[in-house]
Amino acid sequence: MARGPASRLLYLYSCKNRNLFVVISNGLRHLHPYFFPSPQLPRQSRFRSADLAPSEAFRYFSNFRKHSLCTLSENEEAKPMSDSRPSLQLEAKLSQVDCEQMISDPNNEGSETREKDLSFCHVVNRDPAEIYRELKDTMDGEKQSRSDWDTVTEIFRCFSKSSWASNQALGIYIGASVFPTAAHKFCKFFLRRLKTDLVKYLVSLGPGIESDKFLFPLFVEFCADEFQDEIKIFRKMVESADMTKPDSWFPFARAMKRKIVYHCGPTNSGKTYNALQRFMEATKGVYCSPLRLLAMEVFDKVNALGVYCSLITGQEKKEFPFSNHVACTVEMVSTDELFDVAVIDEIQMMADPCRGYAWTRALLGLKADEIHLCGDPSVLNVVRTICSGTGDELIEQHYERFKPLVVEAKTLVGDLKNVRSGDCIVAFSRREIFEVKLAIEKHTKHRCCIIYGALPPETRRQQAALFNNQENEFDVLVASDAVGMGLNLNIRRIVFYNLLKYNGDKMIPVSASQVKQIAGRAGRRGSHYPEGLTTTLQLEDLDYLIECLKKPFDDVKKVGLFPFFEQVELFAAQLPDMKFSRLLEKFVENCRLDGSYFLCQHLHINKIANMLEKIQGLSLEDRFNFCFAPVNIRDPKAMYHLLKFASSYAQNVPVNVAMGIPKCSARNDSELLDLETRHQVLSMYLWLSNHFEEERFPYVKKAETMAIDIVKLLGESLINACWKPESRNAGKSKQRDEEDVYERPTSIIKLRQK
Ligand SMILES: Nc1ncnc2c1ncn2[C@@H]1O[C@H](COP(=O)(O)OP(=O)(O)OP(=O)(O)O)[C@@H](O)[C@H]1O
Ligand SMILES: [Mg+2]
Repeated sequence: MARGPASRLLYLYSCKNRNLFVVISNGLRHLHPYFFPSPQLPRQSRFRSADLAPSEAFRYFSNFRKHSLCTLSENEEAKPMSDSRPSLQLEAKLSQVDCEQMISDPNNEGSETREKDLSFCHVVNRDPAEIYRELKDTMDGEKQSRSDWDTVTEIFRCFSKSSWASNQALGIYIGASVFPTAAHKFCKFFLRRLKTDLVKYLVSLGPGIESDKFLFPLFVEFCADEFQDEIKIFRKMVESADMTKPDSWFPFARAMKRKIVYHCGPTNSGKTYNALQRFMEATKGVYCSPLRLLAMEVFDKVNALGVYCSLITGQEKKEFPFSNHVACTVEMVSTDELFDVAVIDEIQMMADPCRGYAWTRALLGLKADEIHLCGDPSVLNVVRTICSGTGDELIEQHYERFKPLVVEAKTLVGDLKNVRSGDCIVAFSRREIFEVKLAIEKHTKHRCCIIYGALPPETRRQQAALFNNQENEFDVLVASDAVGMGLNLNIRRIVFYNLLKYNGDKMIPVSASQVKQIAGRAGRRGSHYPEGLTTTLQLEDLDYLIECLKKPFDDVKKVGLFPFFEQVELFAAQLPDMKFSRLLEKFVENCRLDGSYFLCQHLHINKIANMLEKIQGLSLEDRFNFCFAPVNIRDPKAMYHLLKFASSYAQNVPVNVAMGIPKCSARNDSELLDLETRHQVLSMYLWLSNHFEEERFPYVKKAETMAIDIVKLLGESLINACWKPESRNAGKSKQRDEEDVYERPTSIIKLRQK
């Protein structure tokens, strides 16, 4: 192969059964290894995915160096090889070019440098393993001039701070925490045994990446000698945090020939309806819901149609006698049972930063002949990739909205008096929801129902039923984004009170996909208003609304994963003395993922793990399970109850609810907040009773009765609510501060208050 000026000298071979190369290049006048991943690997797994250490690479190099050079031009693409040996084809290619000739290539270098090259030629071409052995056998270093000594020490200072070297070191299982020590010892080792030719060569390169690349193979040899134990430990740790190839976690599902049907389309296009038809026809079926609420809806609907169906959520198990069908929340679906038909609703939630792993697990692990996925097109490409990996057959069914959604251009011109019957006003904080309800009921003849995420699903359903019923005065709904999924509502028009949302840190615009999902709730087929309308309260928000509705769906590249307990347990075995909360952080630092996956956020889990750290007597599995309990981590009262539950559990005493119930409905907002918290605590108790041995939670019946009573009180409270809202954290939290800062000066509420 002819070499042009831009050609590089490369050694190629594949890593053991991996889609990776190690490329050794001396195009830069010295030899250095680096990993060259195939394009589908994620950036962060570049170095970690290599299972061939540079030291091994150099051993290959030594074996092949006499006859195994080949050249690739800059733009020639390297192709992955699956064989663990250098391919025959490659070996044939590798026989043509001579090393010396390449180094002294006149096209590559100017004549001045060429002279320098020649003086250090023997260093450049030496096997690093050989150099290292020689250094190791040296007792005393050769004397160097002051300036050379200074330059070399500076070179080593740079090497020990080099992020490139630290990254590459991960490839030989020298972790980031060991690298500084290893680099420091390597420096001491080298400086005690200085060889003039090596020093001269290093000085000619100067401090920086060129020297780092020359030194790195020597460092590899040094570490292989001096840090064997550390390498072994880190290697085991990295291997036990391996989350690549998640499809291989479900061998039974892999052995099946599954048919996946993707019902793909916007909201209100009949996706779930069609999937449920197949579910009901099946002999044995499972429906996986994103919310308890939706699981309850399907449970009621399917049973009403004469198909016996059970309900399983984190909090409740309603076994319907002789039923072969089950409606469950996606987290609760069994990957052990066999089904004819499974439905996974809102499949785009695979990309949800917190809960995405539950959808991924369901898709990869469900043992069903036919799996129906319902969702928007955002994860279609990822699902295609996953199915081609698992070998499942994928059928795509595309849907259009039954009736187009119409944007009302005139908006409510900033005045809630323009609200009409059948409107749903969407606001993104609890405080605004109550403000809007208060203003509408004070200044118009309409009465408002309320729906937001912190309300129990039963209360949300009650409020939805109240709003849907045409026979009463409750003809306006005020809701948070919780309205975007699950409920069948008679909404004529969605009015966005604003299009900003607090993200836990600051106010940010609501995402286009969320705007679409919420706006799409207007005009459901079969409702009183089959034609949907949407608009904003403020004229200035209208452009953003239109922009969001016009935007095509995102093309999601990655979906969520989270380790099972067994994986965390395996990892914990490598770090036996580490606290659980720290262990999770370590797992996250060291886990490897394939290109189509990300690790779901674990802030919630960390916070609970930290809180439970001081409780003695909990096993690793107990801690892991407690961390998934449904608790609002920003609510100190709810967190306190979780701590109490865990303490009783650890002390082996029956876990008690230890909570009373108010006698009457809430008379102000803090009493309403209190009811919400009490219900969340009961819900947590029920969840724990389903996830631990039942006999340890003997007050399930009591908790259920109390939860029903609270739902009743909440329902009454919401109907009568006519107070100014308060914050759950009484004005102390950051969120509260942010919400206080945020004002809508043109809103009817503020104007009238003035
Ligand atoms: N073929 C049909 N016959 C009768 N009703 C239908 C039919 N298809 C859909 N519907 C009704 O239309 C409404 C919307 O359908 P569906 O819930 O399946 O939409 P979707 O695409 O899943 O929407 P979303 O994304 O909001 O979940 C439902 O009330 C459903 O019962
Ligand atoms: Mg649906």
